[in-house]
Amino acid sequence: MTAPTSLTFTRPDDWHLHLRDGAALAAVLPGTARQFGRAIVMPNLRPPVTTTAQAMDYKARILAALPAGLGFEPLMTLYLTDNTPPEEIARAKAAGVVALKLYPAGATTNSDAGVTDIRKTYKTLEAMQREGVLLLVHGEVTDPAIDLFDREAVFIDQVMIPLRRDFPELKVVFEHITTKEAAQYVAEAGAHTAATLTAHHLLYNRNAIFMGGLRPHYYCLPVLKREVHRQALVAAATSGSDRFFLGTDSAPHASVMKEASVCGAGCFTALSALELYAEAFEAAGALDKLEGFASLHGPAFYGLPVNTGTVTLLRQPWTLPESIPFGDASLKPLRGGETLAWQLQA
Ligand SMILES: NC(=O)N[C@@H](CC(=O)O)C(=O)O
Ligand SMILES: [Zn+2]
Ligand SMILES: [Zn+2]
Repeated sequence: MTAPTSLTFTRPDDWHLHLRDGAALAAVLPGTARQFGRAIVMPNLRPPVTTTAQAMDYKARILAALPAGLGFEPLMTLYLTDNTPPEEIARAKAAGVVALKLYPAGATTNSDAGVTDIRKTYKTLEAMQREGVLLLVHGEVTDPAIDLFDREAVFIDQVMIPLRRDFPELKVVFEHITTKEAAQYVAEAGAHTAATLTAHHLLYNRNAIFMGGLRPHYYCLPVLKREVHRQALVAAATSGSDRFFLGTDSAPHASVMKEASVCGAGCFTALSALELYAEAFEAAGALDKLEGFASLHGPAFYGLPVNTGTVTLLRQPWTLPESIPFGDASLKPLRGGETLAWQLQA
């Protein structure tokens, strides 16, 4: 079979995205809106988006920052805390909030207000299960005694398994999975558990962080893992299972914050997300599985309609910008300055 020169498929969605706020939001939103019909917008602003009222205000700021002519729908989430009142869930549902996000306190960027002990949230999780509001999890334990590379696998035993047992009907998305343990867990966990996969975790193993010197733009959380894990993630993404779907976790940080003695966690991939996923799927000989992963499985799990319209990727080399303006600062895309094989048709 000859390699295809173009690929047209149902307009996709991004089921895990950081848009930030203010000038940063204005800088990154057009890239995402070009690529995706909708995106699940993460609530880890400073301060975090913990109430329905805050989520609605944030949504209005996103829509106000959207360039004219780009149809894009932000799907809003709330940041779960130890003190999220169960009564907030009905309000959230009525306002169109689709999910709450669990950040174990201290696990990642802007997670200081996160959950200190999941049992403190049980009344709220009960309300979510009842109302059909999803739980999205950053699946890493924060115990400093646990090796950083093991924190996701340990989270499965310490948090996911008890959570699934106690809330069997709650829909849970294990976000940005990075290990063979998580891929296997989700594959076997039944109809109410799904996972998002980033392009960078499908393309790279942890060597990428250390290629000829420390590469801060490849540092994200959960951190890139060994090759055996990357292969398991690719197998899950290309398996055709409808419980694995696209979530870029595009997480912009100004270059000065990345190229610093303490580098913030996050890879910015929004400008070339579909191109990067196509590269990963093609390398696995599975371009035919990209549409399900990018456009069909996510809506099915969230109970939302599939987008109308299509996007087209062309086999047409182009060079990703080295950096783009980001408010007063600049922002470097992952692979900035490099040539990509696929290009989204304008
Ligand atoms: N993925 C990251 O490395 N960073 C994210 C937070 C997150 O998704 O964990 C961010 O907000 O910068
Ligand atoms: Zn996360
Ligand atoms: Zn994220």
